Amino acid sequence: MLDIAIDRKTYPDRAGAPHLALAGLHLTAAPGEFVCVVGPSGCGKSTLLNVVGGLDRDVEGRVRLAGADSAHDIGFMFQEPRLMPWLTVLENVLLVTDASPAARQRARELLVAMGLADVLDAYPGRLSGGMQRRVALARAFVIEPKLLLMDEPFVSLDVPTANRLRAMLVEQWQRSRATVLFVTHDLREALALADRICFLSAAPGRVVLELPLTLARPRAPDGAAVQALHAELLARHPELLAGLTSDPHETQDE
Ligand SMILES: Nc1ncnc2c1ncn2[C@@H]1O[C@H](COP(=O)(O)OP(=O)(O)OP(=O)(O)O)[C@@H](O)[C@H]1O
Repeated sequence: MLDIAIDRKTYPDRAGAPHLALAGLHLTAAPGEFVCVVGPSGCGKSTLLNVVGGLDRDVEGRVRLAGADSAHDIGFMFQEPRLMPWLTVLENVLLVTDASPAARQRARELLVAMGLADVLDAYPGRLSGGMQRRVALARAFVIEPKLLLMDEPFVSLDVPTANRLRAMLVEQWQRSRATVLFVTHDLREALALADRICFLSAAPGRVVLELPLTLARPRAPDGAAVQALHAELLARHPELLAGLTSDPHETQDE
């Protein structure tokens, strides 16, 4: 369903010379598959999502998304929740919809499912960091995306808050059956979420290893099954883990 082949993606460096961010990157995802992209800082993960999402078209290569008619089929969630401070929680979610009665209904249902029923009319400034991410998660799903692009969406949250958000994400993903491309440099997070992990090399990024996962869900990043797999991977592929953060650097309180 999703077929990515990026031959070259460059940025101009300070002197204006091309700086290679991605090269020879091939990646596919089946409909409804949850794919995590893991790689060291600066290997091109955000660049990849920007290219796949059509936010950056200055690239040599192609991205095919079968069955998607428009940008409305692609949902995004970034490191920052990116909520409009002058809009209420409900209005922030409706912003990406046609605001039809059906969309309003869906937005409310998603926000209720995320435990936000009491703050539908509140402004984001009143909400904790974890609650703001839940609004962003509802906004990502409200358009019923065929493809969901997630760029370290749970970074800098405390561990229980991040785990709760991951569980909400998996629940919504299982309902929607969207294809997910989830970027992280936290291997335990990837092991807890993915159907398949694609490891990128250091810059310029390309896929150097694909790891299908068959662990039953739900999986906790600090659960025994994930820990065992993490240890096994560490032993088998120490080179891949150089530069990766395996402990979540989670600081913000719910
Ligand atoms: N707008 C830009 N202009 C110039 N260089 C850029 C730009 N955006 C990214 N780069 C460079 O491209 C490379 C890939 O960056 P990118 O942000 O995609 O990596 P990343 O894997 O997402 O990093 P991180 O994990 O630290 O967020 C890096 O060398 C970065 O410095």
